[in-house]
Amino acid sequence: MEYFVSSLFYLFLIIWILVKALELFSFARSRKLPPGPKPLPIIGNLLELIGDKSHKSLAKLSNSYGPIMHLKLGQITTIVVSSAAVAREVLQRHDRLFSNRTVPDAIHASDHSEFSLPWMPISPTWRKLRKICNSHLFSAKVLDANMSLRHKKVQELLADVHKSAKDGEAVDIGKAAFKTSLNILSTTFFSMEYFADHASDTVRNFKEIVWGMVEEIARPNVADYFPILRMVDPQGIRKRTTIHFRKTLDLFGNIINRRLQIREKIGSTQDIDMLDTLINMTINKEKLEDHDQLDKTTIEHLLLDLFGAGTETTSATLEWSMAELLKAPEILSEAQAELEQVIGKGNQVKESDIARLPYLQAIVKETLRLHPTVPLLLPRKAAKDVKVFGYTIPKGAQVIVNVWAISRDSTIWENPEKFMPGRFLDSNIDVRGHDFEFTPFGAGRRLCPGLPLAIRILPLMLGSLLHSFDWMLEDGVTPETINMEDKFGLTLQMAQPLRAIPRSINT
Ligand code: HEM
Repeated sequence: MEYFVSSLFYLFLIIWILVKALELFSFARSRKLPPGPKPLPIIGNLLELIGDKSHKSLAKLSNSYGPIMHLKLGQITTIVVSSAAVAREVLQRHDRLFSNRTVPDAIHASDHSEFSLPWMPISPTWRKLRKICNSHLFSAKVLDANMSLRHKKVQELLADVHKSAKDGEAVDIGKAAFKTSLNILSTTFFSMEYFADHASDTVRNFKEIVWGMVEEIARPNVADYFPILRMVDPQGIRKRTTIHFRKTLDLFGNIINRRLQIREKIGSTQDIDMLDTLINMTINKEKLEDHDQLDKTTIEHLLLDLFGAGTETTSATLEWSMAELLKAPEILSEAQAELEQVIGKGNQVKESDIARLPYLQAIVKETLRLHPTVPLLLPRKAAKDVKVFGYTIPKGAQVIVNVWAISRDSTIWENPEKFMPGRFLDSNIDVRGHDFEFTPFGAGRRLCPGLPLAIRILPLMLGSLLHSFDWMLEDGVTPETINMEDKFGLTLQMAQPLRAIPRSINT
């Protein structure tokens, strides 16, 4: 009897082990990871990403491993998406499950990750900040109301360029565009000339701070791939980012304090500009619903994010547009002809004209296709195991969408490497995140909230520069020899700044 019981016990044990093994086997089978290059011990596939061309290295790898690819970056499981069809699955069908971010260690500097709209997880605070962006900062109504401020700033840009034209000097296009983007944001938010001409040191300082921040956040950080090293910050990246964040937060803190003093002195609580709107959400707390309340620290961090996200992206896109146009004089002439016909010689380009300038809009789109300034979007994170095209994206994996590769996919785009704005003239493809072959502003819940502002500023600035000036290259540079190399940090920049000589036409 004893023998029978123990045999039965062992029989059950063996069956149980077999069942479990079978379960594990079928789990492993059903949990098939996407293909990818073989990882090296410890570092995994990190070597594939070294350098400032990771968008290109990833695109090349995806030619071998397919549009959904699995990499091991140190300890971080990473899934790279490189086709419109897979992007649709991630950014639309399963958007909710991929809406959180993997957060670079640098973002934890100055507790920024707790307050930061781009990096915080989907949460009531994120919803509140998005609602503020959509309803109070970037709605059509608000943008229409402060349109004249942007026109004024673009006129200042033109005045600067006229001066260069008079002196026969070349303009550093990226720098000029950065200054204008910064001025546009600052007058829209603060309705003051904080970064105006006389304060060019402030512009330079701010640009240095923004570049410093972007550079540190984008710098490959060993602590991002081996999270245990976050404790020691081995490359000092978090430490340096703290300095950049602190300077920027102090700058915005001072602007807010000054505004509070002025408001108290004159007894005003009106919404004159966006800063007033934000401040009113802090001081009228008791009158507001919970989801409309803000505090000063949150405003400082929000401004840091909006100025960080809104300046470099816009100016880099404008610089790429000008480079492509200088490379293709016939396209430049066609754009000028459209401007002359619609705006008229000597008249100023206005935001309200943009709808009547389809070729100019097509140039901006084509620039964003060939040179998406955020080529890998911001990294997403899987909330749980998600099946996509038969593969499992495991819970916690980092998900990168290679928009740069998708918008050069030869199965979608004819002559994908060629700058051909005309391709957008007979097409309904738009940048608003519905067409997954072209998502330079992302898509889904995390779609760029600054999009409505960006698509006003870009054609306004570009149209104004083309309508008022002819452009020539500096001695020794020809359209064929313009250096179109890019470098990628968080944003895609021209490796060598573009310089061009203006000649006034509409005087
Ligand atoms: C050419 C101009 C711009 C481009 C190409 C661009 C592109 C992007 C992209 C690709 C994302 C990430 C989307 C995703 O993860 O799916 C993003 C996010 C963001 N952008 Fe922009 N952007 C531009 C201008 C602006 C401007 C002008 C602002 C504000 C002043 C802005 C504010 C933001 C913010 C706050 C986020 C984070 C949103 C979130 O995570 O919820 N951007 N942008």
